[in-house]
Amino acid sequence: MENVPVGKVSVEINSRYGRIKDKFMGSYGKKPDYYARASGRVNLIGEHIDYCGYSVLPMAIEQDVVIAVSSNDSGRLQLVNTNMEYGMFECDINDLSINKEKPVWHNYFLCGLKGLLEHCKVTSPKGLQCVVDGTIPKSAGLSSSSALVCCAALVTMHANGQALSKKELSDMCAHCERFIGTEGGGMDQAISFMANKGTAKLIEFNPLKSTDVELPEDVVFVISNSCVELNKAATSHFNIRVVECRLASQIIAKTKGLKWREFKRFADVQKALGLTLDEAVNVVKEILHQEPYTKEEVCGILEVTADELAQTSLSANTLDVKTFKLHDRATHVFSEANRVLQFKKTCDLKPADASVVLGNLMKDSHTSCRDLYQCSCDDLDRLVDICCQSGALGSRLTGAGWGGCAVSMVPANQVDSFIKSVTEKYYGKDDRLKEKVTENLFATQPGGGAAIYLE
Ligand SMILES: Nc1ncnc2c1ncn2[C@@H]1O[C@H](COP(=O)(O)OP(=O)(O)OP(=O)(O)O)[C@@H](O)[C@H]1O
Ligand SMILES: CC(=O)N[C@@H]1[C@@H](O)[C@@H](O)[C@@H](CO)O[C@@H]1O
Repeated sequence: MENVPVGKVSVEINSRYGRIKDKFMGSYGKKPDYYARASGRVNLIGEHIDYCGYSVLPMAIEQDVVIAVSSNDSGRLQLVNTNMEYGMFECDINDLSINKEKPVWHNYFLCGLKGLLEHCKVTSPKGLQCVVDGTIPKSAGLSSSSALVCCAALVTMHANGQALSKKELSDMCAHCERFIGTEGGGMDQAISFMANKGTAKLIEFNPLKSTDVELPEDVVFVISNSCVELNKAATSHFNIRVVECRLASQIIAKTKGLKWREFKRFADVQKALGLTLDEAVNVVKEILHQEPYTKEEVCGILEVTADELAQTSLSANTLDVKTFKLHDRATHVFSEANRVLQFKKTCDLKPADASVVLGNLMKDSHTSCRDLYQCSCDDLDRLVDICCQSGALGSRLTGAGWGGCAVSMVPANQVDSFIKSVTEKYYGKDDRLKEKVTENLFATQPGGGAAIYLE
């Protein structure tokens, strides 16, 4: 099994690492021992289906989190961020408390730190002095939080002389990010560790597996940020969707005579019933009604009290939710899982019209996210429309949604005109956005995964 690579970095040549080193020396009065990096990602297709057990198709991006580190025997954790928005933090490394109510940035570091220490049963952890530097826009669907969690786990692993494989780190980080409350799948952590420069990946779960996906050569993927931010851990939007999927799985399982308490994910129910994804969409039509379900109705179907439902199916921040939309969420998940398989097949078979087919799959994915999963927002929908009008073959929201970025597939020879048009039509119309086009609208290539660097 492959481990995270350890390479060399020259702070004279790489000016960003040079600046991080300067900040480290200014903060702690010495040089860092090493640097760790973990990348953000853009998901090309397969939204909100990883936590239902289905495969997704992301690629890592160049933007990342880099942490400069020095370890010691002080028993303290000290964190400094190069971005003044994120304040300094210090605590006893043997007494870590993660605040779910108010997800201040250092809590994401603590998720990775605590996850690694528990996983490796480290009883006397090394003290850490760190400088954190991130270039992934936050709450924009490009996985800034997971990059920080993964990087913190990597820092802790290296400092404590542990050696986990990329796969083990991915699984571990997918679980430890849940300390902060969001019940995500494992896409972000898997691609952050398993990415290889130059290729997108099909990520499959249970067991975790990544397969290279060769994208058409005549297209470029362009990311555009709607600049609407939503923090997943600070709101219940994300977990409500996770819970709706769980409840729909359990109701389908119960109606079909399965032991419903043993099921939490659509993929497991589909497998137990021996259905294709198309058949699963028909089962949804047969069993679930389109109107929202009240909590009382769900309890009645599953024959449980509200307290029991809280135990079997809800998360801490969804206990007070009164209605659940099950039909549309389930239809989205099964059809989106199908689109991922079609996307991968098209990349493999390379038909003459491959990029048109892929573009249409991306458009259908956005429509489903917008209308069935309801995880978009007006500005993001407007941006996706502008991208399609500006020459994209396909465009869709990427990441958790409710704001953040769109990813567009653009013919390689039209990237300049695409960027000009989106600049005018989306960013140019808003004085707040005009100045920030370069950091919010950019072409991207599949980037590499997490690494440790020594000088
Ligand atoms: N450079 C950074 N330094 C410190 N904390 C950061 C940094 N980048 C992101 N974060 C933390 O991650 C939070 C954003 O997490 P959130 O889950 O909302 O978005 P995301 O991971 O970028 O999006 P998505 O999961 O949709 O891809 C920020 O509010 C901040 O607390
Ligand atoms: C860390 C986390 O919760 N990540 C989730 C990811 O797992 C996936 O569900 C995505 C939507 O497709 O939304 C977030 O990025």
